[in-house]
Amino acid sequence: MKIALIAHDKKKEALITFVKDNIDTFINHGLYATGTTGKMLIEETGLGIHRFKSGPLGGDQEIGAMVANHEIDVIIFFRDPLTAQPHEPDVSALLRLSDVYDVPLATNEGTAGAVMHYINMKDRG
Ligand SMILES: O=C(CO)COP(=O)(O)O
Repeated sequence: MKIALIAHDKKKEALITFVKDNIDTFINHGLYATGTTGKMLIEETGLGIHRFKSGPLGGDQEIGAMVANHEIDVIIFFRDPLTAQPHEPDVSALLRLSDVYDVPLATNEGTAGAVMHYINMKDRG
């Protein structure tokens, strides 16, 4: 599967922990991330991850373009619901495209845990 990983700044540590906790699954999939999230994940986990631009500089839109081209299967996007984002329209656009193309998108750790079960189930065939 092709999995996109994104986290707003205050959620990056939580995403890193989540990825480390599920590294046996993530290592078997194609991974994509926005710029800073990807940089931190690569440094902290050693996983191979394709990095796009930073979110505020267009990274969410680049991942949205992949969704529109059927090139992303799952999005894990730890959003910060308490901090205004300068690129909120881009964030909304990505959420919208995930609905247009019916791509599972987890915006918090609870849903991401459920999505991992889904991925592991698919992996088992
Ligand atoms: O802002 C983001 C998502 O909206 C994430 O971007 P970075 O991974 O570059 O911080």
